[in-house]
Amino acid sequence: MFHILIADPISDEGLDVLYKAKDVSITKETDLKSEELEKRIPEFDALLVRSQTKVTRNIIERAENLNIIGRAGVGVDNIDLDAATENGIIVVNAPNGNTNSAAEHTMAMMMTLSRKIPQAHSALKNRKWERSKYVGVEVKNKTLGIIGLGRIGTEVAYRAKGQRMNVIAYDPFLTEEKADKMGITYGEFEDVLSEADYISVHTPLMKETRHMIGADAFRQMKDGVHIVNCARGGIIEEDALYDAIVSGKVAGAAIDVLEEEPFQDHKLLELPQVVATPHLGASTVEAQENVAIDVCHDVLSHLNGDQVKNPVNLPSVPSDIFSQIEPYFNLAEKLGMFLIRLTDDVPEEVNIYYSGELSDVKIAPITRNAVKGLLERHLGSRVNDVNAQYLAAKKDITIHENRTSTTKGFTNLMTVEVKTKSGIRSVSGTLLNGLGARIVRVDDYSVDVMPVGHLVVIHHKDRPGVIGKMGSLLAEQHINIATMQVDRSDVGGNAIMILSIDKYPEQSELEALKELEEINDVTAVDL
Ligand SMILES: NC(=O)c1ccc[n+]([C@@H]2O[C@H](COP(=O)([O-])OP(=O)(O)OC[C@H]3O[C@@H](n4cnc5c(N)ncnc54)[C@H](O)[C@@H]3O)[C@@H](O)[C@H]2O)c1
Ligand SMILES: O=C(O)CC[C@@H](O)C(=O)O
Repeated sequence: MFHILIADPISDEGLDVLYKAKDVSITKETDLKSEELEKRIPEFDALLVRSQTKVTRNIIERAENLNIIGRAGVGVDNIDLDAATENGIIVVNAPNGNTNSAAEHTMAMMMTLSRKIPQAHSALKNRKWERSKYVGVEVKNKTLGIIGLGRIGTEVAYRAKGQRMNVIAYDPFLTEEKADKMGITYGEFEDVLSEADYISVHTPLMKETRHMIGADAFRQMKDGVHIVNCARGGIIEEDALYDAIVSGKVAGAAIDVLEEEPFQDHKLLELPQVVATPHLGASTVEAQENVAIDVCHDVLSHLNGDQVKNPVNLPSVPSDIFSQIEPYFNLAEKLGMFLIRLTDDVPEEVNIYYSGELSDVKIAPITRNAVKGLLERHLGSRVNDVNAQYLAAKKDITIHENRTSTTKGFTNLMTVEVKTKSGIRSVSGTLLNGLGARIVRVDDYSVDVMPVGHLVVIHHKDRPGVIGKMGSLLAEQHINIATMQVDRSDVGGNAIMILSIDKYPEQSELEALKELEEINDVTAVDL
């Protein structure tokens, strides 16, 4: 049974996806204070929020059973992503469902700002007929400067063109060619500031964008510029905006978001030139249904062990590529688990070699599984593909991926190699068409071992009778051998034996095997 906490109001259409699912229990607590959430969070496998609940490091670190945080919306600035990644918790969002609503809200705010509709409306409601006081300006032929031309910025650009505005945009990913195709002007940040009559920000709130519009940016703007922020509070520095409005530099501002929310009492709200809404950009029936449905599907997929569509702290893999590489995930993890059992010292460097068919597929997700396998021995089950790479880096283990053409006769071959202070150890595996995964090489020995169940890896001297002695000893301990693989370096030299047995051996049973004089070492590996 999976326990899911809904901590913010989320559309019932989305929640229906969860209500209809098997083995899911849903708790709706949309008024929890931060301290209460900290106390309750250990009960839950999944947490669903919108923008209101702040998912802090404290909450995440107490969330011992949490697998996934779902954000019904785009911005994830209310979730401590680093803490989630470090703790192996995947964060998913719903980036597409509210684009249209946010773009429409931006246009509504721009128009309302230009025509002073809220101010005139309030006056009239107070029975004041003040026609001369509320003279506006047209947007036609004015220049709209867009900062952040992503999903919403792009939709705003098209709508502004529909209003016959000129559009200039700055986005690190925007090229002149793309701007030409859209019929807008490509600009640097400073060009947008100096050329626009209206400036609308549409970036995420991140370290790099926090306060990107401050006193210096206002100085570069035209006198009488209009400002719109329907993205995130904090992109615009609020004190600087206040001063720019009071000084007359900025004619007016339309604000859907502020740095501290919920906001009721803010000095910007006292200014008659400011029109504001309480973070309503995504508040339409359609957007809320869309984001809730999207995020609930992803939460359910993840809990059921399937791929999610909109991961935030894990690169997303298109489904056709995913189906091509997914069969290798298990092989990669098993190779990592196998190899680390043979390695007593801490790995300092890991090299993963991909050959044959594997040399031209997307390998990063396969690597994550190999690293997960390598770390599980020491870090336990909390290692997963979300935090494997982070945890490796934290332990100063460097990971290198290599594509090679050496297939050694296999159509696909993957080798995991670790360097430790006592040397290099490696293991190779392949997926055999129709037969599944095989370990085909351990260091310099060739073998053919299914990476499942209880294995015993024995390094021994190549002498007559060793196999017999080993068999008799195991028989005395009532341990049945299912399969056996043997290889040697040269006649009478070193050799390896990998047994697959029917139960995990006791330490004393392994010690008994080590007593044989031909045996160099014995390692049990449970896969
Ligand atoms: N008011 C609301 O209710 C509401 C609703 C939806 C989204 N939002 C917010 O709107 C914003 C945009 O959402 P989106 O879905 O379009 O996101 P998006 O990721 O599609 O677009 C963001 C764009 O900003 C660009 N960008 C990043 N750093 C930049 C920088 N320093 N300068 C210029 N551009 C930069 C990115 O390249 C990207 O193209 C986000 O902050 C989101 O949280 C608000
Ligand atoms: O939850 C909301 O309504 C706000 C959503 C919006 O800010 C977003 O980033 O998607």
